Amino acid sequence: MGQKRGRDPKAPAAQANKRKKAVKADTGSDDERSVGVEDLNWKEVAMPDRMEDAEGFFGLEEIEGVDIIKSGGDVQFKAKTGKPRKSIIKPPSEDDDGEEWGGFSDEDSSEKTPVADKADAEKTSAAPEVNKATEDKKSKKEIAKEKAKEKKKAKKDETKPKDQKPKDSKSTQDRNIKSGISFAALEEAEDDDGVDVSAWDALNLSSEIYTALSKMKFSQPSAIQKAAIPAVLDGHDVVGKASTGSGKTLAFGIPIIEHYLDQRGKQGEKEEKTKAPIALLLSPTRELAHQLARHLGELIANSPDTNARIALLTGGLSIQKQQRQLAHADIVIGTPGRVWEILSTGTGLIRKMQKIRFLVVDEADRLLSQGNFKEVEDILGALDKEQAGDIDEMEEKKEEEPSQRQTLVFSATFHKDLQQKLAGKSRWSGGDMLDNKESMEYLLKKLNFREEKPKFIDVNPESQMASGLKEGIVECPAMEKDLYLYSVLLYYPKHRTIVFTNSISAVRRITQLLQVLQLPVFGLHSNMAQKARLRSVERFSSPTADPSSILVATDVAARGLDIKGINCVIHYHVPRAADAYVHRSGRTARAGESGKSILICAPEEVVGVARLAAKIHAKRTKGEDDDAPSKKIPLESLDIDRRVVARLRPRMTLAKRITDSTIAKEKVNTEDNWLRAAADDLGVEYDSDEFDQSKGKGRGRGGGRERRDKEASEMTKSEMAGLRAELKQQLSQRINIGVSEKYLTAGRIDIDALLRGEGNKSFLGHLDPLTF
Ligand SMILES: Nc1ncnc2c1ncn2[C@@H]1O[C@H](COP(=O)(O)OP(=O)(O)OP(=O)(O)O)[C@@H](O)[C@H]1O
Repeated sequence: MGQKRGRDPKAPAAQANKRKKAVKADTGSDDERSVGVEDLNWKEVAMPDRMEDAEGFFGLEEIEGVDIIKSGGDVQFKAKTGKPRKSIIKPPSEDDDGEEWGGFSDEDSSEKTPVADKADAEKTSAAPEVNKATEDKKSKKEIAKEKAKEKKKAKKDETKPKDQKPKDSKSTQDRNIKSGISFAALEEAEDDDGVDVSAWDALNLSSEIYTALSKMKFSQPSAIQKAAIPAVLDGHDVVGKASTGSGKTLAFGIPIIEHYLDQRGKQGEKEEKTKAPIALLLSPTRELAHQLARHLGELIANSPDTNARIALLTGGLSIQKQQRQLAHADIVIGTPGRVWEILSTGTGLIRKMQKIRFLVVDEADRLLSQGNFKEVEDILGALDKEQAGDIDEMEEKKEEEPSQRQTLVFSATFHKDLQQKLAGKSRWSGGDMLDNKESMEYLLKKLNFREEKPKFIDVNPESQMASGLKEGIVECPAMEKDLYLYSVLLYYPKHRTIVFTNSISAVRRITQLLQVLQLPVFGLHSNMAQKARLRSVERFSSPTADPSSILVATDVAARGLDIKGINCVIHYHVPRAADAYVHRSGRTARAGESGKSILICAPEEVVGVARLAAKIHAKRTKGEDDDAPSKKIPLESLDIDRRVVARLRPRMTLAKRITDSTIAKEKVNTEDNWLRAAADDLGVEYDSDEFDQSKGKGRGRGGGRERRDKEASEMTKSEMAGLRAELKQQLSQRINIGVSEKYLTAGRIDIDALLRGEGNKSFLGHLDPLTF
């Protein structure tokens, strides 16, 4: 019989002890000897692709052909009679953790990082010749050591990779496309040529990094990279503030890899057991942690002979696997909850982590302000515990070097929750954002910087918005936002667009509505299972996706998501805080590209929007001698042609009726199932008509909506089919905005162009494009 085990994150140490005990007590012949749970060759259980919420089951493993032996409190395992012992035990190779470096997904090896792939590929090819591989490794380490020594001297004279033909650039690229779980898949397949990276000269980086930058086609550093990299390399604590999509990840990532390269020789001599990670990177969300790992993984994969290993510690994935990753990691990336869960249960892990050279707090304002804060505090407290550790620890510490930890804090914004935490201790600035001084005061209080005064680098103090971003506003009646959203989407065909809403139910409804209108749309919100979330982003960002793809999302997608080729961000709901507007808009116009951010606004929302815009653009709109922000909204007003709105209304009415009915039916079914189950529990008969009648007696708020829902849910199949047929017929025609036979015959329009399908194919006739 096959055996399954769930992974109990809370008892790894106990399991390990049990295992030791079990193995020790064993004295039978080789094939009879029993083994502990950790020695079994567990196989991961594949999850069904369409399982809606499988998070609790990720990491479930099974094994076949074993008998269970219980002895007192201990559980041991033996191969079934007639089977050799080796059929159930883990292969003995020291490298058997190769599968652990799958990194980004527990169950799909195709989702590995470039780092993982690189390491795995090397392991696979080296497996039959372990000794030779070790020798090779040694010689590589020696070479690396020599390189490290000569590096500083030789840097300037080295041939820059601009002239190199990177050997494996194409294959690395291909691997990335295959292995990227989502947005990385958007990378285009490129040719083998690297780019000229001489613009990075002043940063005095190692040749490995230059090669990687060349392969990644990063011809010059961004402003934050130019300013922050030297400061970090010089050993400073750094607080970095730069607009969205400006390359903050590599601003701290490059110095970390530089340090790894520098230390590689020394680390190589150390036993794996005593090896400690060099950096801990904290991120507020799982998606961002995965993205950080991918981004740094890409840098490592493109750096010759660089095998820095990343452990990714996030929720939703196997904790034991992450614990094992951590044992060999050079760089640890994670969300605070899971990082703390692992550190606080593992033996000696905190002591190991105290040796890190870099602590990175990414998206600092969010990380230090939301639900993560307690765990962040715990982690920071544990890292700083070394001065007040127990006596044994203190003895050991005496022989070790003093802490060299640099703290690096990055974000595009510092928002009002930080302000609230400072309440009473600092001047109220009257806005959602903190000014630099207030941010620094807060960070100094919360983080134990090495230096008294960390370097505050704000590369674009005049604006937090990307320079290539255009901001616009569409005013419309509150009840017609759907119609105006649809109009804007049709105005911009072949634009990859994210539509942000303030609620999960709005994401669900708008996604369905746009689907009914036959647009290529995907939804993303936090009630979706992690796997479904990643699938949505993957489909939206895939290079083979429709270029007009739309992602409808809550603010779960507002921060950090780096999806190439997003042309437009639409705020269906006005964001609740200024920082959300900055981060949402920052999903477009990244890395020097251009993009549009459009607010769809009801008249009653305009005042709030004006306030929001004034906060964000305060510095830009202030007059030289004027302290008050300008009243003018720095957003361009976009005029949607009334004819367009009028012609789209019929199809929108049909689409809404279909969507409302579908949603109402789903709701009724869910309610019905719930009531039936409750009636079953109570042992009473459930009569839905009786229940509906008693419900109808109630008066007051919600009654109208309930009645509408009920009516919508009662639409018959044939009525629904009729609506769908009518809509289909309408969608099959272009929206005619003024072409009549008279014009056609009078030669007032270019029939050839029309027949060639030039211009916006949704419309028939001339349409003035929106002003930006
Ligand atoms: N020097 C560079 N040249 C060109 N592209 C770069 C460079 N550095 C980074 N990039 C690219 O720019 C994009 C944005 O980088 P990154 O995600 O680090 O931005 P960010 O500043 O952290 O943004 P956010 O604040 O939204 O998280 C990435 O796709 C990255 O690969």
